[in-house]
Amino acid sequence: MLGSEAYMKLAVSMAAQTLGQTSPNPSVGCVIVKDGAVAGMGAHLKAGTEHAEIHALAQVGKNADGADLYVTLEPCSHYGKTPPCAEAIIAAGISRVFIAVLDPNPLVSGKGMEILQKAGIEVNVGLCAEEAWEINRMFFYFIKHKKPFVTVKTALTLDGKSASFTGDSKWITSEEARMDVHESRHLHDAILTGINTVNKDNPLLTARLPRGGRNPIRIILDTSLSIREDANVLTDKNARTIVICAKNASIDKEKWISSQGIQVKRFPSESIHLEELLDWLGELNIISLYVEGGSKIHTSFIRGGLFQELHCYLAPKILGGNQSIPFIGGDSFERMEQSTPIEFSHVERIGPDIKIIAKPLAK
Ligand SMILES: Nc1c(/N=C/[C@@H](O)[C@H](O)[C@H](O)COP(=O)(O)O)[nH]c(=O)[nH]c1=O
Ligand SMILES: [Zn+2]
Repeated sequence: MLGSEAYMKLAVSMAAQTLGQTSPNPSVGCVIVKDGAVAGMGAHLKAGTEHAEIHALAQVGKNADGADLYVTLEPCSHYGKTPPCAEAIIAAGISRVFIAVLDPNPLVSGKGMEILQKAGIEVNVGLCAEEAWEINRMFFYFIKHKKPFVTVKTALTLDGKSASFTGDSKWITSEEARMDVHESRHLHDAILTGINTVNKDNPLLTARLPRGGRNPIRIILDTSLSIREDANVLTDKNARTIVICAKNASIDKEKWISSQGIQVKRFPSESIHLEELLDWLGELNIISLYVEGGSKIHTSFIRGGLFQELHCYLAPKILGGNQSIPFIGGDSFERMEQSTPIEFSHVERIGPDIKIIAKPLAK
């Protein structure tokens, strides 16, 4: 693989490596090439700081005249926290710009490209578009829907059980597979679980990676505020935690949780409506949500069609038992056609386990 595609793939790999740390901004990589040599490269590192193009242009300096610039997302054209990259590219004297994907935000889509073309710069769009889109799929979903991209994650025995009838689930999958889960936690802005999981497993829900990781905001669905007072998520201060309750939950318990410095969000309805919750999380600029469920939560998100990806970790174990906890509970259907259609988009081995990524299909 030579030339343009190689340079764009280099930009894509930089964007991929900064995923998780740039939220609520997209992850972007940029490479500048002059006389067949890489003369500058950069990635957006943190929301509110320089964009990828600015880092790369700073390295090239005066030598940018007549150079080619490769960037994974259309250069911005508006004055955000930093001046527009399109103007900086023109001022630097770049002669050709390769863009992997245009910005999907209707407010700016195509504007950056137009400004570059009006300044006489040759613009090519579409190089490595698929990889570039995949990297920022959660950000693009949020921009379009103003609510978080939902990933439902489950760990199951081969026969689809997530715990024994006593609730025991330690462990279903291997250390390697569970480490992969921590990668996903790092990549998501927030993680959601239910009160049964909190009171039974007392989880930390943090991203404990060898290199460190960004702890997602912990969202605990607790309709009647029955959370145990010694719960790690209330006491460990390892991550921002929000407890979600409904109309009739105890006011005293709410006051006590708030006194621990933990936010409580009370919905006015008798039960928590997930669509309303997702809209509210969108208002908090939460781009992505990792649902580590419990069976009840998984059932609500999957049956409600409220997911964009399913990460299913399958272990080489068979539990059986009619009382064992299944991945999905809820009503039993008469006909197979009432099942939730999905498509398998990725399958890989992780240690002894199998990881399946699936996406919903329209019924
Ligand atoms: N039982 C298993 C899981 N279980 C998932 C949840 O039920 C646990 O409470 C949660 O992962 C604990 O989070 P922590 O305290 O931050 O480690 N998840 C997995 O991938 N494999 C399993 O075998
Ligand atoms: Zn920019």
